Amino acid sequence: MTVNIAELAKEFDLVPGTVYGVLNELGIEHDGVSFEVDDETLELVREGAKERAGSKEIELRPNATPRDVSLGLDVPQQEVQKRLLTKLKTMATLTTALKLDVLEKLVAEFGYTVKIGEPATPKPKTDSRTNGKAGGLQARPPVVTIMGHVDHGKTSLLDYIRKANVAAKEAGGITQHIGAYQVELPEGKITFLDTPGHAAFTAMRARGANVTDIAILVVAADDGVMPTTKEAIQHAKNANVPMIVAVNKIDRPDANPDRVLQQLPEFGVIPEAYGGQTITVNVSAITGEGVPSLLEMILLQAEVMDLKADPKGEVTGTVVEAKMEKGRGPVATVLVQTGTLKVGDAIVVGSTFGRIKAMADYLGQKITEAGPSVPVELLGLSDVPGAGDRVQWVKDERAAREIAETRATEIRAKTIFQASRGMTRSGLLTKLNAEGLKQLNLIIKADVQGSVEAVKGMLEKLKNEEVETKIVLSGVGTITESDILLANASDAIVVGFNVKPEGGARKEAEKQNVEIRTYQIIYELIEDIESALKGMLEPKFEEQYLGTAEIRVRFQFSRKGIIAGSYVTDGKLTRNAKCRVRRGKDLVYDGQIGTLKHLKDDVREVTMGMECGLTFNDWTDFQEGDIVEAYEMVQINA
Ligand SMILES: Nc1nc2c(ncn2[C@@H]2O[C@H](COP(=O)(O)OP(=O)(O)OP(=O)(O)O)[C@@H](O)[C@H]2O)c(=O)[nH]1
Repeated sequence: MTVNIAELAKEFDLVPGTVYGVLNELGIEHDGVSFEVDDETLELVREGAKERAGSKEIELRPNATPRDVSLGLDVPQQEVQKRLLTKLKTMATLTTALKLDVLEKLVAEFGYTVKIGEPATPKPKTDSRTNGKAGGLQARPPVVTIMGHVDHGKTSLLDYIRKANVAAKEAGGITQHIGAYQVELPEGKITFLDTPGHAAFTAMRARGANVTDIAILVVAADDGVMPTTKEAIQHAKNANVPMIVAVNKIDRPDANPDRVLQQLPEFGVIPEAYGGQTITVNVSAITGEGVPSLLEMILLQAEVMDLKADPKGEVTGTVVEAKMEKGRGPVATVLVQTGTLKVGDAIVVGSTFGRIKAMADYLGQKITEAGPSVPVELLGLSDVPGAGDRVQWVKDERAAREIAETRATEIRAKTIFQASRGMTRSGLLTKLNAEGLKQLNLIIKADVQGSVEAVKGMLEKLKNEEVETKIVLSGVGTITESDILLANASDAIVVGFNVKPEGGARKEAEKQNVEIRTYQIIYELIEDIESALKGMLEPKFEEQYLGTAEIRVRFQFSRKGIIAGSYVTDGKLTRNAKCRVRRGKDLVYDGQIGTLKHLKDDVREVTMGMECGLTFNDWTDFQEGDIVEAYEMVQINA
């Protein structure tokens, strides 16, 4: 029978690690989670466990890892890693073998002592608490994007990592620029998206593609936090992507990494050194100092995030980059996200499709299949897809063509709809309402920091019972293309105070149908946004009384029309007004006035004391003496 160690331990008020000691003593193999025994031996194990009541000693195999400690003490893996990092200042992934002194201190952190057990327990086969069902989820490499201010060293860092970890290793390996690459470390792989900068990141997200797991924020130690740094922070936060800060250029004589750490909290990024959650690493993209720790930290963060995908599951992926190449046709780099993509597969990518003719990895080497987090360059599509387009596996090329054609039609229809809708706020609001969103997202750009703060402060206060504002990004400077991309990704309106959009931004806004509103007077801005908020309310209507008339005579006007000759006794009646007709106490009609005539002329309205001829929509059954009561519906929260 199979016995779960954690459950057995609980029965005796022990932790699993103490039970490991019993098992080792009896020479019973276990994988950290469970063991196989017959009833008789189980009794011996139970006796052993009972004898250890109150024991605070656990027994681990030689070269135990943080994962073993987590299982042995029955504490979450994250907690173990946190203690390692914060208390012991030790970086280790879940599968790093820990030295005895580190192990002792780590276990002591939880109030236990450790003994290294002989015979060694076999390497854990599975960790039943984190693995999915058979053949299911498996750990996958993290996908990383590098962001940061111009010249802070994004490209240099990507190049250094690539050279140090990829090219040298492969015989004559010359990395190809395919938009992404992978590095392989003893502790695991990392996939880097090769287009630095948050514009690409946001452009992908605008298409609904969230491929990045971890963002590396590069900040030059000699320059500190700059406007684009701040923007990158907001983009990462907005996408809910955890950040690791790489404080770069520490080889420079004027480098001041501490100053960078001091600046970060101001932008909502609290470094671990200050008791926060954000990992920071000092690096130099030139000398390579600190880069290995940065990579370790990425893997560590990935472990904590527990990134998983099923290589045997449904195939999904996202286009990272695509182009038309002479002689090769459409070439697309796809990042596989789940499942395994194979040569010969039929796929639909956005509104294009095809059968995969060939695939190559970032070294330009031909491959036949690619699993989760693997970037591949593929040939065989009928057209060039867009970055951010999703990849979908289909059973054959014919089905692929059909789906792609339907999508293309849908996209055309949508474009026409959007074009006719124009860049109006009401359009955006309709969209928001349709999606049931009750939040007006705003991006604020202004000429000076003072105005940014003022506008922000006032807008943040604006809200009503149903809708509130959310400031997605705010900053000093013109409205840029990247603002538009973010606005599109986050369904926001871009508000400029004393600033104008750049040419490129305006074009992009038109293309993406993002609304830009610029102001010179702060009150106009506030009023406008306030009315936008009102516009987002569910429209509420109220009946408003217009007037009453009495039907005095029923006469045939033409062969078709029967007219109610009436006299307005109160208020007014208007053409097309809603109305009710009463006969004594009975309601005989509830509808709308059709035509309205005074003498022989069609009129818009008749007022008290006037005679008129009325018709009703779809109703001619009136009689002399009927009372017509007219009203209209007015929106009360407009
Ligand atoms: N001393 C030193 N110089 C660096 C380091 N990293 C980058 N640089 C230099 O800084 C300059 C800008 O580096 P890039 O890698 O091009 O910066 P980037 O962030 O990619 O810049 P953009 O692509 O223009 O946004 C180059 O001259 C690099 O050689 C570093 O760690 N130390």
